Amino acid sequence: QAAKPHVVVLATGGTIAGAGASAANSATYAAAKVPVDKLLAGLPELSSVAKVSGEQVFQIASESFTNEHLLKLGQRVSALAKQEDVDGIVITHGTDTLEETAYFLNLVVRTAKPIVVVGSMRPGTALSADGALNLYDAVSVAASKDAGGKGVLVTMNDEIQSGRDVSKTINIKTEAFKSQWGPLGMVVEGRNYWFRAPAKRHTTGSEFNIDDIQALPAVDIVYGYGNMNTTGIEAYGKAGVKALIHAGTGNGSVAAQAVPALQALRAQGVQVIRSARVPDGFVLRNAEQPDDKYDWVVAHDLRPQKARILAMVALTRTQDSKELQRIFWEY
Ligand SMILES: NC(=O)CC[C@H](N)C(=O)O
Repeated sequence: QAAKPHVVVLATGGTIAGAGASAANSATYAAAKVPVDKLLAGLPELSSVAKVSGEQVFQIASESFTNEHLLKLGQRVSALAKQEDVDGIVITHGTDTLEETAYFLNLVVRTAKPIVVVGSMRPGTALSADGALNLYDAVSVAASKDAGGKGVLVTMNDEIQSGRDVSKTINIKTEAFKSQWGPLGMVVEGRNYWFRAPAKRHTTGSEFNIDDIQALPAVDIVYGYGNMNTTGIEAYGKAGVKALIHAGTGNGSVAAQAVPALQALRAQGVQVIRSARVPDGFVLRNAEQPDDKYDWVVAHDLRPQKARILAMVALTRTQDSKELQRIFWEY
């Protein structure tokens, strides 16, 4: 019998490592408590799909992820992916910013080996906990040759999602991770079933490489709403932000009173990136605002938090707004 693929599980915390006081606590519990060895020991079924080893990288709730965490995790994933004795990598992660980390890795880790990010909506101590099955699914995907070259993936709720496209869409319920473009496949009883592949550039097709990135520039987000003011825009400008993501209303629309403040920022050299607070759809260039005239960039279909990730990565290579827009179309 052939040796099973070797999958490394990098643990970072979150609810998948959470523990509550009672089995009835599905929402009230402490995240990032259970160490990776205990998580893996509690799931002996993993040995039927892969040889699994665990590494505790962080033990945090994912809302506290910083750029330093992203870089450290990315560097570790990249190093492991280069090891001949590693076939796939799973990252356990809190669900709140899981989509940001997955997209970051998708952009900067140059490997065709499967990388799967996974979390859970309920702690392992809860009735109908979802972490064990999600982790089993993640390892089965990371161990599968078919999962290679599809970019960084996310397995939650029986589905295999593209790390680029997926977002957390509800803060209770286990069917939390969705993409407007649909999942790539499904996992049933450890078997992977594929139906589509990502169209955007990623991993081996990316022009970015974590091995060349030492630091990420400051990119922040302002939110659009009725009675919008310019306090946040001006404060970020003063703080020396390199790009500002505007999470606009509707099709990335910008309040009339906010336009001059954003133009002033652009005149200072700050990139202005129009995204939308609406969960689905995409922002069209020169619709709602004259992007060509203002030299602004549109975020295409990326949610504001994902636009922030791409802007940071892109700005490590270019300060040119045309190049930045090309990157937003391609990734
Ligand atoms: N379901 C979760 O993982 C949320 C727990 C926590 N807020 C985190 O993101 O890590």
